[in-house]
Amino acid sequence: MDVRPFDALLLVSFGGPERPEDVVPFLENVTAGRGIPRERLEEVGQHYFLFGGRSPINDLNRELLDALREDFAANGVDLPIYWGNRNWDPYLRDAAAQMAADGVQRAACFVTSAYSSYSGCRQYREDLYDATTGVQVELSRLRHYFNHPGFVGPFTEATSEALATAPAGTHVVFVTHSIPTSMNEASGGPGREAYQRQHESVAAMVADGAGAEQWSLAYCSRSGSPHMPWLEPDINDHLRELHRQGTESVVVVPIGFISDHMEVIFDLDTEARATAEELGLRFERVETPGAHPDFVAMIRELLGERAAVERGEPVERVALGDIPAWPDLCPTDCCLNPRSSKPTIGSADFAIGPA
Ligand SMILES: CC1=C(CCC(=O)O)c2cc3nc(cc4[nH]c(cc5[nH]c(cc1n2)c(C)c5CCC(=O)O)c(CCC(=O)O)c4C)C(CCC(=O)O)=C3C
Ligand SMILES: [Fe+2]
Repeated sequence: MDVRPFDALLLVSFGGPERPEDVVPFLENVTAGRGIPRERLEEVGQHYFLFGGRSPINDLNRELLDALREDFAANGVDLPIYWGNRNWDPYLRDAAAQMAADGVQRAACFVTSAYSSYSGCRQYREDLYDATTGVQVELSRLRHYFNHPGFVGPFTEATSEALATAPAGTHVVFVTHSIPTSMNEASGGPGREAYQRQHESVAAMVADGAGAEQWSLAYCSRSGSPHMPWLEPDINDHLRELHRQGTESVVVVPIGFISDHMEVIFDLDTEARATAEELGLRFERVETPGAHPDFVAMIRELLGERAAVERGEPVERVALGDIPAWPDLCPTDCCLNPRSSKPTIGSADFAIGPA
């Protein structure tokens, strides 16, 4: 596979604490200037302490890096892979400095967030701009992949498997991270609500592919001030409502997340499972893509696709469902956040489809 003009791949992620002493400084990094109430931070700190002060996210990224290096080797892609996080060591700015020191000139960036939102799109593009100030390396963010078969496929496969052994009448609950409704409004551009639309599209595709008879979309991990509206229903309220309507069994599909990090192991496997047990609901959570070979191959394919675009060659962009493949560059007004007016990488002056 021809990867020119890229001479590196950068894995871009959120980061997480690895020791109890890391938890508070990590939370301070995440919430700097974000207006999260103190009580919420103390509560989230407890989630991390429950797991020994160690988030699974960095180890999951190490597994993904190993799988990517194997996949590249098996497919004759000779490209170094770097890793940098927004909120914890290894930090993005250190990765950028290391690339520059190693003589890397153009790196393609794969972000571990599949959908459009300030948190998953623009904030990473701000971080990538920031990481290269004073550093001689050009960064290109690979497109959002929520509708790529390498992302939708593993969820469909895992949901089919779960439904094969689940009792008749099982309800499939798709789950993603809640965000403020104002952040959803701004996703993809003012009024476009790309975050919610993308999730509805993925949920419908997975439900259809797995033969789910009853399904819905719910949200987890609500934060912020209780006065600010966030996307609903919350998974726990939703399980209560489903139970009230007579549902006896649920299969939970965390389509908002690429791997089993803290939101999945605490908010779903611990908290939502406890709610289900209290109600007497059968509860099964299906796996996230993690280091699934199709997901890993997708990263290589996105890299090859973008490299061809940069060389000026025609490409065929794979995308499933009713939303076209997301463009390589985001519109200038994509995923704006009124609290931030930082410069970003990866945007151009155009609009995406009708709002
Ligand atoms: C859309 C979205 C994703 C999915 C896309 C993606 O994967 O990127 C995501 C992922 C993650 N979020 C994570 C952790 C946290 N997120 C927080 C806070 C927030 N997340 C938000 C949104 C998202 N977050 C928002 C709108 C806030 C409020 C503050 C703000 O407006 O920015 C807080 C502060 C405490 C709290 O407020 O809950 C923490 C600790 C971890 C690491 C997990 C681990 O350690 O294993 C991961 C992967
Ligand atoms: Fe988050």
